[in-house]
Amino acid sequence: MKTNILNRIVEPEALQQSGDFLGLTLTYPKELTPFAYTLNNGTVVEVWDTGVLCLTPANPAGIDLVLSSGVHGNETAPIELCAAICQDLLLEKIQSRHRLLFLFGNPPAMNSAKRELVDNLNRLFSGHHSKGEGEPSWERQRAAALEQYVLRFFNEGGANRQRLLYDLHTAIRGSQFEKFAVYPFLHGKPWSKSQLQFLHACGVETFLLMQTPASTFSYFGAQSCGAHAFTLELGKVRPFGENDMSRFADCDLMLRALIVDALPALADFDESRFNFFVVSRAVNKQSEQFELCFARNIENFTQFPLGTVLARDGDIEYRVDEPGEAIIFPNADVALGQRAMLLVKPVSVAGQVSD
Ligand SMILES: O=C(O)CCC(=O)N[C@@H](CCC(=O)O)C(=O)O
Ligand SMILES: [Zn+2]
Repeated sequence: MKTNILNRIVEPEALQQSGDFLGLTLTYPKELTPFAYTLNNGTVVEVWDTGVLCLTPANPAGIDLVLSSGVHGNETAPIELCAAICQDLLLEKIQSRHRLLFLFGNPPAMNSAKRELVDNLNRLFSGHHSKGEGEPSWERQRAAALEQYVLRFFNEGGANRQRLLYDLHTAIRGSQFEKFAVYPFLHGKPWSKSQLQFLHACGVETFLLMQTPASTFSYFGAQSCGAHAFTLELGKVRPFGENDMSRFADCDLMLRALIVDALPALADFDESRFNFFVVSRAVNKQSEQFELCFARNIENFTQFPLGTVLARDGDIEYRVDEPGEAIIFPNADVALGQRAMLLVKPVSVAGQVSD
């Protein structure tokens, strides 16, 4: 008998009764034979793989939405949020008007309550999964498969539909801005006002505007699929069952409103209600001596006085060298060569947003 961390055993034939796609995913974390059925409301339910669920309403309205969570296995609140929405759809408590693709990114890591098994899945997209040597790790195989599923989903919808990809995460540390988004590099195109307004209504007021390509899932969504795509950091990492889901209520409400096509009128775009940042420096770990020089409870977006030593890597010292520079995603426990911290600074988006 297979077990899972939530002690729910769900077999494929039981999905129709339980609507528990998370339970099914965790029962079969590495592979699942595809199957499909149709709900009474006409929605076609297709399980393409473990953690990959496509819902197609009988007469889809104009949005194709990918909602992913669990790309990092221990970031449980977004997984619980998506699982609940998914269950309500499968049990026909709500009905989607749009095509949807739900993804639970890394089910075996979810079962192990770990960020990853071998490789950080969110460093393997846009082909980076093919760069390693030898037998590909689970995450390398999964990144390649997820790319294909997302391309298939958007291609089956066709070019004339709005493409959205929200990749839901929680951060290792607390944050001075509890919810924030990484807005992937758009190669000079303007940032989307309507997306900023929608995400603001989800409780996300702070945006890190990236200026370079990345190997993340959201960059893949933006660059390779032409989607409005974001990494959404919705809170702090906690184990399954220990999340205060009331802190995700706005996000839950707005995602459900989007799905059932009942979005309220959104407030006009007003830059003063947002915080925008750009990366001033990316610090990559170069040696096993890499260490952070501040405490574990120091939060994302904390600023330090000019000259403060933030990290050491062998002989290299990283100091604050611009006023207003703040830290984000500091993590000494990454693989060599990978991002161990970003330094960010505030910016204005005046003249760089459009409808
Ligand atoms: O809290 C942390 O250190 C990491 C939280 C996290 O997983 N963040 C994402 C951001 C992805 C992006 O830059 O779009 C990641 O590191 O993969
Ligand atoms: Zn994450």
